[in-house]
Amino acid sequence: MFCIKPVSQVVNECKAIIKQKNKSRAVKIENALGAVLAEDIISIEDMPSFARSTVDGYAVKAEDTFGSSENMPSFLEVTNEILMGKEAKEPLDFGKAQKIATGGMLPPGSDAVVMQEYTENIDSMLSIYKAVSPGENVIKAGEDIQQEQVIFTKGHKLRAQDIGILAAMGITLVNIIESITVAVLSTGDELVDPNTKVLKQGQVRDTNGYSVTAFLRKNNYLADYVGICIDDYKLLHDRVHELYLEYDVVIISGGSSVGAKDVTSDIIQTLPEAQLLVHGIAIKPGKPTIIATSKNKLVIGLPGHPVSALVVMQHVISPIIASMQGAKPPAFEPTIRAYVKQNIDSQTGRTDIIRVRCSTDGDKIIAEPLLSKAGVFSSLVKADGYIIISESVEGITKDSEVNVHLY
Ligand SMILES: Nc1nc2c(c(=O)[nH]1)N[C@H]1C(S)=C(S)[C@@H](COP(=O)(O)OP(=O)(O)OC[C@H]3O[C@@H](n4cnc5c(N)ncnc54)[C@H](O)[C@@H]3O)O[C@H]1N2
Ligand code: MOO
Repeated sequence: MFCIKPVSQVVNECKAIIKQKNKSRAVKIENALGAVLAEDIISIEDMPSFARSTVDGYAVKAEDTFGSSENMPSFLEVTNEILMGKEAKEPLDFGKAQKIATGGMLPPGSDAVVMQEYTENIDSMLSIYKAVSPGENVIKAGEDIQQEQVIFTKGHKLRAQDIGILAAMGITLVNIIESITVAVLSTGDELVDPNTKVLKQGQVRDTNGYSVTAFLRKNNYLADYVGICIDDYKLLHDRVHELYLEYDVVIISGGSSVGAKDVTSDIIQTLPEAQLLVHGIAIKPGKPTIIATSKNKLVIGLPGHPVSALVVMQHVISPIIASMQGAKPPAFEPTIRAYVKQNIDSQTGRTDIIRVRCSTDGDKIIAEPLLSKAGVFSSLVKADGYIIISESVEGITKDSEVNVHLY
């Protein structure tokens, strides 16, 4: 029988109990997208390592340009052209300018660059029609990153721009925490392979095996869909014990409720040192969820309804696996503000996840609730995102402004 716990309590208790994966390995940065760093990354040099121009134009001493205007230009002599990729060795004297391209190195003595558009260069005589201030159109050495600066800390999940800055810093190998491996097993006598062209009455094609595996892969876990097992105690017991040996996390979809054939909970409890952490969460949809540990492994019994399975994955299981992976929790969830199109009922003491479809009305975003049963999968497919109605709130009234979490 269920012993219902609030979502936040479940997530916090599980995070506290489940041990982080501590195996790390070095990978090339081109293979590190989405990986979680096992080390702090500290810069070994300034970036840029020399002062650079941010525009095409002329390197000058700013004070030589003071007071310049269309009507009263300053006149400087162009003495040199700085070549890209070469050191600017020739110092800049008062009254002089050196031609420079975007990204070129500023010569010693120069502190600003005048954009080419505000100049005219005839026979080495440069007319300047706009004054620049010191530092204008220049990135100073170390302005982007300074030597010894901590760029990322352990637990950071690498994004595309992070891979780029590592390359810019000359850091081409990083230590990452090995990815969590997950097996996704579907259970149910009614389930058949999606390749089944014609369904017999009572049969349904396995949906969760595919959607849950895809969700995990999108989050950079090494997830394998391992097929369907019928609701037979012995067969399911043996399969779960096999998968337990091979994977960090075993997800069993279906059989988490209280029906006579819902044996998932009993089987999970036969695993070595099994500890049942949760059977029943105050969330709709997704109440009959099971979370257990067995030694350092995590074993999940997901509710069978396809919407419930994915909602629970996203809202409950994902933060727990992320913590197991050693990833730092995000400081905030990216959301958009929207106005709800109609009243939504909910019950206090329970978190409700309401799928919504978004549209615009002028500069307002309107969130239309897709209120359907958990068995209606298309509600999730039509949804752009979801609203969370927390345990302490009793419903949302039409036209209220809410946060929508986007899929
Ligand atoms: N007496 C009670 N009955 C139920 C309760 C309850 O509290 N008391 N909770 C209901 C809720 S809520 C849910 S959710 C389901 C969860 O049940 P199970 O986890 O045991 O799942 P099944 O019974 O195996 O399946 C439910 C439903 O989903 C379909 N299903 C299952 N797996 C898949 C799959 N991989 N792909 C596609 N569809 C799947 C299955 O055919 C059933 O229609 O329990 C309620 N009952
Ligand atoms: O988890 Mo059940 O999905 O509330 O329908």
